Amino acid sequence: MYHLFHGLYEFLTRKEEFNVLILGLDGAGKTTFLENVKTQFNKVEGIHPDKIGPTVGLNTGKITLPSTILHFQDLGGQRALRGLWHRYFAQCHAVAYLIDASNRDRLDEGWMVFDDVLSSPQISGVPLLLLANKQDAPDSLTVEEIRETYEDWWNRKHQSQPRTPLSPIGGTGWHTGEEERRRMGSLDVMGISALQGTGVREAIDWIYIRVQNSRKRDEPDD
Ligand SMILES: Nc1nc2c(ncn2[C@@H]2O[C@H](COP(=O)(O)OP(=O)(O)OP(=O)(O)O)[C@@H](O)[C@H]2O)c(=O)[nH]1
Ligand SMILES: [Mg+2]
Repeated sequence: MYHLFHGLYEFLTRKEEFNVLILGLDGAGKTTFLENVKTQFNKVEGIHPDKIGPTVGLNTGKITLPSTILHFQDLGGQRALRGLWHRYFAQCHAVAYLIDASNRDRLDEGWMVFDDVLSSPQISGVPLLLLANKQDAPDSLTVEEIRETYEDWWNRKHQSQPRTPLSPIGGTGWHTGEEERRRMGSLDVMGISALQGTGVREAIDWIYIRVQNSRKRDEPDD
């Protein structure tokens, strides 16, 4: 009898688990974001921003939400490390791509890498949230400006080269930008300050809802 009730209890209280990838250029604020998420959602505080250095490899973290556990993988964004990202694509259920909205000099590089992520076939269909980080910085671009700079970059790229080779991230072959065009139209962009924690809860709410919805879509009809 104990086993029966224990099994029922386990079934009723079980939590679904999802993997969330945190991507973006080095210095975009990925680890600061992850540690802030831990501080806001867990009982044990995340690492203080002063103690965070460049990531070589990956950092992980997990938070528990109603009926759901989100596992985060924060991957190092330095150029030499980006070639490893695709190894995590097959198992991910959502992507948060961070852009440093206060660093205009690296926007083009950030969009190039973002474009590579978007055009990866394994990411197709996975909820993807663009986070315009460092909104606390005085010269930071707004969400709307960030969106415009991406569209501007994308138009420039497609005027100069209608067919582009797939990235070191995406694998081999060619793409025409159709997937990017589709995703760009429905792209969600949110402004955050990973340092101050503003907008972080809203970003997690977005991910939580989207992974639940995409899971429901994947379930076979009875
Ligand atoms: N002003 C401001 N600075 C931030 C914010 N988020 C991160 N930073 C700073 O940006 C720098 C880089 O932050 P990290 O979190 O290490 O960046 P990362 O994306 O993990 O970088 P890699 O590990 O090299 O890929 C640090 O000095 C952070 O304090 C933010 O919201 N506002
Ligand atoms: Mg890092």
